[in-house]
Amino acid sequence: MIRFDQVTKRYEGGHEALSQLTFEVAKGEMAFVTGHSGAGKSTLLKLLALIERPSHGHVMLDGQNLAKIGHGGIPKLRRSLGMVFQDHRLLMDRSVFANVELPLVIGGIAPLERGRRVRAALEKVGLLDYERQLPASLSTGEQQRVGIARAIVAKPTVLIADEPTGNLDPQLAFEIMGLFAEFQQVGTTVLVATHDLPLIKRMRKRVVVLDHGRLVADVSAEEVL
Ligand SMILES: Nc1ncnc2c1ncn2[C@@H]1O[C@H](COP(=O)(O)OP(=O)(O)OP(=O)(O)O)[C@@H](O)[C@H]1O
Repeated sequence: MIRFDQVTKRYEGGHEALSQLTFEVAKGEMAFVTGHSGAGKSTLLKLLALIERPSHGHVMLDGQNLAKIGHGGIPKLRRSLGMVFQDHRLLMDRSVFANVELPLVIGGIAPLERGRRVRAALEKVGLLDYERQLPASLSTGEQQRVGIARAIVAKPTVLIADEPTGNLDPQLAFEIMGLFAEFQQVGTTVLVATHDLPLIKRMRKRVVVLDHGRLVADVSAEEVL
C-alpha cells in the first residue's frame, strides 16, 4: 500500500532529512514511525501527502508512483489519504459539523450524503452530540477527535498522523491511538509518527525507527516488548 524506495529528501540549504529510505507498509497494516526530534518523521509523512517531493527515489501509494501526480492531481490524492496533525488545525469559527464536513464539500459530495457521512464519522469518534458546538468549547482531546473525524470522513484507504497525541495526557493519548487501531481493524492502512515510546509499547504495532533520516530499526508487532 505504501512503499518508499531509496528515498532521499534534501531541503533547500543542503540538509538531508531522509537518506535512502526503503520500507513498505502493507494494506491494512498499522505502523509507527519514531525517532529523535529532527529524525525525519514529519518529512516522511509530508512526502506521502505530496506536501514535499523527494530529491531521489520513489514513493508509491496504492500502486501509484506519486512522482507521476502533478499539482492538479493532489486534491484527488488527498481524498484517499486522511491526515491528522498534532495541532488539529480546526477552523475555530465553524461548528464541529462544518469542520468535519469540509473535505466532503471540497470533494463535491451532495449535502444529504454529507450529513450522513459527517454523523457517521462523529459517531466513530464518540462526538455525535457535539456537532453544533464550536471547537473552542471542547477539550483538547475532543478537538483532536474532531480532527480525526475530519480525516476519516471521506473514507480514506490510508490514514497518516503526525504526533496526534502530543498535547494529551497518557490515558487520553492511549484512547486516541485506540481509535487509530479501530480504523486499522476495518481495513484502513495507518501510519503514525510519534516520539512517545511508552505509548508505542502499549499499542503493540510495528515500529519503524529513524535516526538522522536513516531507517535504523524495523520492529514487527510481535517483537515489540
Ligand atoms: N522545510 C524545511 N526546510 C529545511 N529543513 C527542514 C524543513 N523541514 C524539516 N527540515 C529539517 O529536516 C530534518 C527532519 O525534520 P522533520 O521535521 O522531518 O523531523 P521530525 O522527526 O518530524 O522532528 P520532530 O519530532 O521535531 O517533529 C530536521 O533537521 C529539520 O530541521
